[in-house]
Amino acid sequence: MAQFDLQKFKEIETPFFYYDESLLKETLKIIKSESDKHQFHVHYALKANANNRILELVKQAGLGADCVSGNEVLKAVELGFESNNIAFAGVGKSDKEINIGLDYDIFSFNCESLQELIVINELAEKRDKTARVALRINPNVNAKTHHYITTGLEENKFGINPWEFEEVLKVLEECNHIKLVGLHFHIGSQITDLDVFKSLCLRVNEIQEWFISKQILVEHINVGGGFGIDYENVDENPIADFAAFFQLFADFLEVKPSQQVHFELGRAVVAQCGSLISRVLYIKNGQKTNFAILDAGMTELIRPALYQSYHKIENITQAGAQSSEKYDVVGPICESSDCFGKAVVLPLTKRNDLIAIRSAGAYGEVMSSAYNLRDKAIAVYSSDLK
Ligand SMILES: Cc1ncc(COP(=O)(O)O)c(C=O)c1O
Ligand SMILES: N[C@@H](CCCC[NH3+])C(=O)O
Repeated sequence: MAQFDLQKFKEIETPFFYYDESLLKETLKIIKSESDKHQFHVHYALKANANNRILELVKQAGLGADCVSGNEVLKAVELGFESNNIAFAGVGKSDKEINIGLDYDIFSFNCESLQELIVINELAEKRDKTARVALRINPNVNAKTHHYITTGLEENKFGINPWEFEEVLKVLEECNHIKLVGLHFHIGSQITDLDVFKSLCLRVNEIQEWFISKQILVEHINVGGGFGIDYENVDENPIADFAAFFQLFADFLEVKPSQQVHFELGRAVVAQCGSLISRVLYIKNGQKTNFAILDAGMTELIRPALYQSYHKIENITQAGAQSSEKYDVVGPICESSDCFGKAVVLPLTKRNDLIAIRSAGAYGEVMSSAYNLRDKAIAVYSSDLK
């Protein structure tokens, strides 16, 4: 079990997100050193956690930003990310959002359709600018992850399909306000099987060869994010194996001289540094099971309800206690899917015990909602508790 400062936690109103900044800094240091070995460029995907204090540490570590909305672009700029280090993906960018990217001359619009190319070109022309564009390509590679977070299959809405390439090139010839700078791929999230990334590399190589056969050699290849974390063994594996991850791309991606390789990592950067800390409100004995009813719910962490995801649950008040019980750990929200785990083995648990739901640093706070008119859970940082 992680070292939580129980005495300090007891004084804080629950539920709250707790961020271990030392772990985040250590993770960032490893990402930077392992990617630098291969001269790879890493952008942090703000969608995973757009908390200012987290972003500040990410920026200090020298990562760029990967954004998926106009507001994320504005946030990245506001927090001091260089605009030439900001990528902007998204299957449905509005005109307003495209104009934000144009105003800041961002590194690249990762363009997801032929139709979007035409709109970017028109809007750039109106501003007398040239937009830097990477084509987001749907490579039809199976990410072998939950189907809700798979993005690179033909049936998914993301990216441009290979059968559209000829037409894209024709359209690009007419687009005088677009500079084609890259090819972009992102096949899904929480990918733990490195072989999947090998398949991606081989597919990218084929696609790049097609473009080269048409005399198009782009400045950069962006292979997206998606690297998964160990939700089960949080304390044993707090930092994903970035050395193996980047090495795989170095081994299998055919990079042409002068070409840059970019990544967009979200979850693997921030997931393990965050925990959702909650208090037990009631222990209720049901017909078949005991319920531990928490003051946190799907409004703070929707992943279990949305993807049936596993998050490790710990009773930090009773850590080390001998006797144990099984509980369905649930939230207070008026939905039966508001459940963090079924038949979870915990020490004998009582009202007011503090519960940590681990690996909540990614897609936790950012996906929270005010459903049932809930208050927003605050964020607490390790350095503030010293
Ligand atoms: C285009 C794009 N880039 C990067 C990411 C970050 O993914 P992850 O948090 O899995 O690294 C996502 C989310 O899946 C995405 O859609
Ligand atoms: N929100 C998802 C990941 C989606 C990533 C964005 N394309 C999760 O919690 O796992």
